Amino acid sequence: MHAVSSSKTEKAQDVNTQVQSHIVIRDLNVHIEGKHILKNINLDIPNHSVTSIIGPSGCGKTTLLKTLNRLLEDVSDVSISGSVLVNGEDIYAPDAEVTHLRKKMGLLSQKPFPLPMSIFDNIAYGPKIHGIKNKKKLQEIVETQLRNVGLWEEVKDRLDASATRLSIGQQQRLCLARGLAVEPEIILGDESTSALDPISTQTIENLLISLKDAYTIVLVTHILRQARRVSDYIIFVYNGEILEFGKTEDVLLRPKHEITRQYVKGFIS
Ligand SMILES: Nc1ncnc2c1ncn2[C@@H]1O[C@H](COP(=O)(O)OP(=O)(O)OP(=O)(O)O)[C@@H](O)[C@H]1O
Repeated sequence: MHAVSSSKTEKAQDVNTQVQSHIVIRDLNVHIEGKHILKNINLDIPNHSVTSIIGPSGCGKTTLLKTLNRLLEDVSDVSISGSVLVNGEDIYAPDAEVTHLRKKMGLLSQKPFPLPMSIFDNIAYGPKIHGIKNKKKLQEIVETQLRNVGLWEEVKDRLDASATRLSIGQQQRLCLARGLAVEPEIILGDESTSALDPISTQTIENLLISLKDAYTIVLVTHILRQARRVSDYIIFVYNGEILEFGKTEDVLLRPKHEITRQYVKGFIS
């Protein structure tokens, strides 16, 4: 796994040569309104696996997730230094193209936000924006992605119906399908099951697990049981720093730090 250091000289190191890093973060610091929110972050996020970001409320989990697709720039009075490399490309380089890099990343937010259009158009929207005009091709994409998220059988007879008429759980699967339709490499999830009932939560969790062979998945979750169920790796953030990063069973069962141990045992929330 990856050792993480807050020192500029001791970079995060990949001690497991079998694991390939998809996202590499170096010396990342984020200030919002003058407050030091993320502190000297060095991380190697592995390819084709699920990595969960956990930690107490307000520690910086969502901020860290947002740095991965440059969503933080929408926040006013923010300063970001350091680098985030996706497949070796620095997404904060002056010539980096935000639309291009966001296409690589599907974001599943806390609540589903289907576009106010039909089920079909929700999925076809992204591919159309990226230049796919052929109707047959669009139909294929819609069917494939709805099948991918287990929605096809439920909606195939009402593709023209408004997406907002689906249940919340179905809407979240639709949003996942919409993200997948632009063929991202990375799926980011920000507490993406928090608005869902237990059955829909389980469906989304199973989907994420099944997708990890094809995608690198990074999730923010405050539910430890969920982190245990879905993650291969866990990042424990505390007060803007990465206190621990490792395989799920190591972080949860054999934490190196006392603070991680207290968090895992439920003494800190
Ligand atoms: N847009 C913003 N403006 C001002 N402060 C912000 C903004 N976004 C985040 N922060 C601050 O950054 C810190 C980290 O916030 P963040 O949302 O990343 O935490 P979190 O670990 O995801 O919390 P939670 O589990 O409660 O969602 C908090 O102190 C928060 O107030």
